[in-house]
Amino acid sequence: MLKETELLIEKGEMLPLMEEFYTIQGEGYHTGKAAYFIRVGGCDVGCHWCDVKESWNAELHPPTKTDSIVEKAKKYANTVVITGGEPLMWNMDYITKKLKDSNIKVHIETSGAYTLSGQYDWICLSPKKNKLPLEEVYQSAHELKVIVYNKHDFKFAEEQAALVGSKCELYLQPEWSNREKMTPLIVDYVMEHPKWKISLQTHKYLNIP
Ligand SMILES: C[S@@+](CC[C@H](N)C(=O)[O-])C[C@H]1O[C@@H](n2cnc3c(N)ncnc32)[C@H](O)[C@@H]1O
Ligand SMILES: Nc1nc2[nH]cc(C(=O)O)c2c(=O)[nH]1
Ligand code: SF4
Ligand SMILES: [Mg+2]
Repeated sequence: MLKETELLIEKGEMLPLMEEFYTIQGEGYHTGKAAYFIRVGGCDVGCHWCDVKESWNAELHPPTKTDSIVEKAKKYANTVVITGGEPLMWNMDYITKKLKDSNIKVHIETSGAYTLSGQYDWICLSPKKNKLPLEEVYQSAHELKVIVYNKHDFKFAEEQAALVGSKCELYLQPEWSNREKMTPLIVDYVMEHPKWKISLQTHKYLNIP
């Protein structure tokens, strides 16, 4: 990669863009809200059930000028969701400042495994056992969304809930390929432990991106 590109990526003025799309937030607290998604490539967390493994190798996703990403986003929606890949592998200061300057609400989907750059109206933390979140992300999360693949994940969810702030919204989301088995267990769990809510990947039921 050119030294110049490398420097721009370091400053967040370029990002390895995988895709961008206008859709409806399918998951968690903001389910149902129209939003423009910016999916940044690169992730080394390695969840075996990840539904976007094509994002993992950052080199497959072209470094793209952040200004042009922001200009496009502005045309679509007043809410942008930054996701990936793991967006916090990159410097998010520049893109989030540009979006905020345009009065756009900025949300992020993150595993929390990297230092928290950028400024956000909403942080959705989805912790992963293989690479746990950093303390600063637990403290800043507005929403904790634990993916439930097996029964042990309920225990993991409680351990993670003990680490976030008292106002953080708590969600259990079935892992998609195991949803028929785990969704009924999540339903029972939420009724027994009503501090939790269930989050479904509603965009997949709706057949939208
Ligand atoms: C693809 S990840 C990208 C952002 C970040 N790397 C993360 O994991 O939070 C976006 C969201 O999808 C969730 N997710 C990924 N694969 C899933 C699956 N197979 N079933 C349910 N949720 C999944 C993640 O836990 C996360 O909340
Ligand atoms: N509609 C829709 N909602 C989403 N919420 C989180 C997503 C993600 O992949 O980060 C996602 C996604 O990929 N599509
Ligand atoms: S952290 Fe997110 S993008 Fe990375 S493997 Fe896990 S679910 Fe996929
Ligand atoms: Mg998704």
